[in-house]
Amino acid sequence: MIAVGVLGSRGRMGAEVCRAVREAPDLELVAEIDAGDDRSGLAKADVLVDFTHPDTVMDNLRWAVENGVHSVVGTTGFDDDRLATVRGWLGPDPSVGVFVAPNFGIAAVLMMLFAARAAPYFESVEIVELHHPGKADAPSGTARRTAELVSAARRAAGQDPAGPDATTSALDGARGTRVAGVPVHAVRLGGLVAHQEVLLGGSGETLTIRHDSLDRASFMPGVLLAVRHVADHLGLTVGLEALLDLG
Ligand SMILES: NC(=O)C1=CN([C@@H]2O[C@H](COP(=O)(O)OP(=O)(O)OC[C@H]3O[C@@H](n4cnc5c(N)ncnc54)[C@H](OP(=O)(O)O)[C@@H]3O)[C@@H](O)[C@H]2O)C=CC1
Ligand SMILES: O=C(O)C1=N[C@H](C(=O)O)C[C@H](O)C1
Repeated sequence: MIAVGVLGSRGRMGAEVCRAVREAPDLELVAEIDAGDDRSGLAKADVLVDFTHPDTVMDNLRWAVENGVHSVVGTTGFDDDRLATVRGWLGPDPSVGVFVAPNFGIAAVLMMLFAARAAPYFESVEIVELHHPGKADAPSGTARRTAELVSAARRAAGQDPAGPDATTSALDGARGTRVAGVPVHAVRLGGLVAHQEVLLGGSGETLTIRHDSLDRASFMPGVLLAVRHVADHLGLTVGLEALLDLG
């Protein structure tokens, strides 16, 4: 049995993770911790799962590394600086695993990989992410990661990350923001869960790669996969693709 502690346990994702862990025959839910709760139960966990808030996740992760508890992190906000900080905590010979994934949905991972694969074949690329209005951060972690992958693929092919844009007059925000040079736009709309379109355009044709998470259950197989394997991956691992055999 793997003993699991969930941080953010009363949140949208944390509650779903608690349910999935309870239903898994090889996992035991030993701690359900939300903001303000007593954290002593966390010491019983082999693996801590964090779906909290970008402002608090680093403190949680530091505690886990210092206390020898493996971590599976879905909370967003991980830029290169944060990842470097985590690597520093882990040191050169890590004894725990830290697994960070901007998106635990299998279809979302495929969408990101397909987008990066397609990106060098088009003149232009822009990303539109669409989420429920309760989301704390923008753009989404998924959009940021997609933009980084797309940008790297285009640069490796000798292209600009975005493509041409003659706009010289615009209201603030009208052209979105840029992540690694790629334009990214964020929509917040009641009724949505988590969605993203990668728009690619060339001469006389476009390609749209769209992913929809219609239910938070979509993230659970990926979360449980990471919980089961994080102890086999000491040090920092980023992205669910590291645990999938995608050929
Ligand atoms: N990687 C992935 O596949 C996915 C990632 N996410 C990410 O997960 C994060 C959480 O999303 P979501 O569940 O929708 O957010 P919610 O706001 O619904 O849940 C977060 C919960 O964490 C609690 N919390 C805040 N700080 C702490 C802390 N230090 N210790 C314990 N609990 C804490 C919050 O309490 P309070 O409200 O009182 O502050 C809240 O109950 C976001 O960053 C989101 O982007 C979401 C979906 C999928
Ligand atoms: O906050 C959410 O809901 C989600 N957050 C992650 C992100 O920011 O990419 C993953 C998914 O999009 C749902």
